[in-house]
Amino acid sequence: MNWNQELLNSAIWVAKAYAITLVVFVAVMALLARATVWGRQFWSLTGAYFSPRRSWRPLGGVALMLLFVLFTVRMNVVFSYWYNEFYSALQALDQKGFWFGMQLFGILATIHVVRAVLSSYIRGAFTIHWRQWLNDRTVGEWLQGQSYYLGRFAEPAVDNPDQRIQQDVTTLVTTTLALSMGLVGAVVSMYEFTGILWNLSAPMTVAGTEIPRAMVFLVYLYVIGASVFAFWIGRPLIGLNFMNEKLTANYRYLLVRLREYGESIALYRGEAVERRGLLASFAAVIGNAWDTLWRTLKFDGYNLTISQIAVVFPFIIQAPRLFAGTIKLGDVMQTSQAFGQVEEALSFFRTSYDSFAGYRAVLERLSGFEQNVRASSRLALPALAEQAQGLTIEHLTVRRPDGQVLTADLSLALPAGSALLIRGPSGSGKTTLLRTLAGLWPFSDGQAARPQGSACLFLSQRPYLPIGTLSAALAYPAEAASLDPARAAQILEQVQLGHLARQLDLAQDWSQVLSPGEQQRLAFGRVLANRPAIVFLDEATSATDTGLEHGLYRLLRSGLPQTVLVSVGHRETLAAFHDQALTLARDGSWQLGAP
Ligand SMILES: Nc1ncnc2c1ncn2[C@@H]1O[C@H](COP(=O)(O)OP(=O)(O)OP(=O)(O)O)[C@@H](O)[C@H]1O
Repeated sequence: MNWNQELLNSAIWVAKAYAITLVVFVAVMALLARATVWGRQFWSLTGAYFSPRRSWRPLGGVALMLLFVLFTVRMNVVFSYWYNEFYSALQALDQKGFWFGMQLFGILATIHVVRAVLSSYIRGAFTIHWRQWLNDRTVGEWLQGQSYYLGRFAEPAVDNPDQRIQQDVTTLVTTTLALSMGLVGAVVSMYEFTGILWNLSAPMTVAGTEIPRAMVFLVYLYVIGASVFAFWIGRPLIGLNFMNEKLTANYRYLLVRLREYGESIALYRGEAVERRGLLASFAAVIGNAWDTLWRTLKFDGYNLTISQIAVVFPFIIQAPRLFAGTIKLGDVMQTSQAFGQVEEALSFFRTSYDSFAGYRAVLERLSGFEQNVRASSRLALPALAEQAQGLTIEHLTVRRPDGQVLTADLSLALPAGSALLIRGPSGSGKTTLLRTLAGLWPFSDGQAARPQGSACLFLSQRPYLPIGTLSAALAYPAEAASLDPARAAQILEQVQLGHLARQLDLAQDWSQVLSPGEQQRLAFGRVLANRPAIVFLDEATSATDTGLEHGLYRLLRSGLPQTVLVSVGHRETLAAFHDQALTLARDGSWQLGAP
């Protein structure tokens, strides 16, 4: 090798290989995106990220990474020649050659280190940007159209959406890069080192027939044969990987629930039941882990055997020629290196089978999630028109998911400032009627009109308190900054939570700190802070005593005289704060009258 010319030669090689790689890469990606199920899933999930109309940077990033892949292959080729000359110098006891080799190695190693660091940076930065985009999109879609809630009614059903967002998005990005760039590297490397091997190999006589360039054919035959068998052994890993993700997520969810409902479980002394549930869930994880272990042992054991045989293979073939003096030690070493590179490149398909199996499982899960989000946005929800004040309901029929009618053909109109009490036996559909009016119940038809957005507020029996400051919990769903601290303190005073006024800026999980009655009072404070035009209260005072309930309702009536109140409740004492009562019966009939 002419080392003086090598920089120029390498630059020309990289330029040529780059042009070919770009064309082939784009063509293969386009083909995969059309012809394979997983390619289509990938494209549907993240194709938009690569649209040049959005930004040229992702495509630029891919182009740069491909350039570095080729740069890496070229470095390996140059190193293989360096080894050849270096070992030949050693064999010839050539001191000058040895020291020249050392200097050359210093230059090559420096370039190699700079290339490796730059390449890691480019790959890492690309991963972060892509992950950020995919996460923003997935979270955005999940929140938009309230899929995070409505998803439970849509098909296909998805388990553990949190895991899909948090884990699968990252895996999708990293594995796509590892597999695609690995594939390009493997193919180019295979091509280059096959050429080197071709020049180093001699004919061989097998069973009386002379095979020219035998080593090249043998390495291909060997690895392709090995790969076919490896696919066969590794196939069950796809299903096992899929199950592993699902089962571990289920187990984690049970642990989270234990923490979340810690108090209730502790009061019930439900440890034994919880333990049984946890152990059963974990046993499923472990069962799958054993299956995976046995399968992986077979798969890895096989792969390792194949690679170990490949270590000695080139030496055995070239040794007779070395001893006969037809080739030098450097040639043997380069043969071994080139053989190793071809074997590694070909084996990419075999060893990546495991990653590819996991990759398909991730694509399967993320596209199931995407389909669920899309299906939930297509659910037939009741038509909710906007009107600035009051509530109008026309021919509204609410059903259970199994089709049983809960409320049949309901029509009513509430002007601004009026108050309706909804009552009826348990299970008659009171909460479901409120869900329907919130636009969250897909098993209904008819029309309703009410104030929308922040002008409408729903209070449930167990108010949701976000993790953060008390003032954020009070202002919710508005931003904490929108609530003046003096006003916040005044509201707390009004809802009998004056003792918490000094903790307004204290951030913690308030749902674990406040009693259910205090949480309900805080939710009433929310109504005062947000001043909605209509408020739906679903047993929102169930944890307070009747005196407090009286005070809270009076506060709403006097503080927000124009606000429409729609309450669900069982207590007789509630009647005094409402002008009308809607009584639901179990058979779907209803009655509107005096409270
Ligand atoms: N997500 C759901 N899937 C299936 N059935 C449901 C669902 N939500 C509610 N139901 C059923 O709809 C019926 C009405 O439930 P709903 O919670 O509206 O009753 P309710 O009148 O508010 O009862 P309570 O007074 O006990 O709170 C019940 O039979 C309930 O089991």
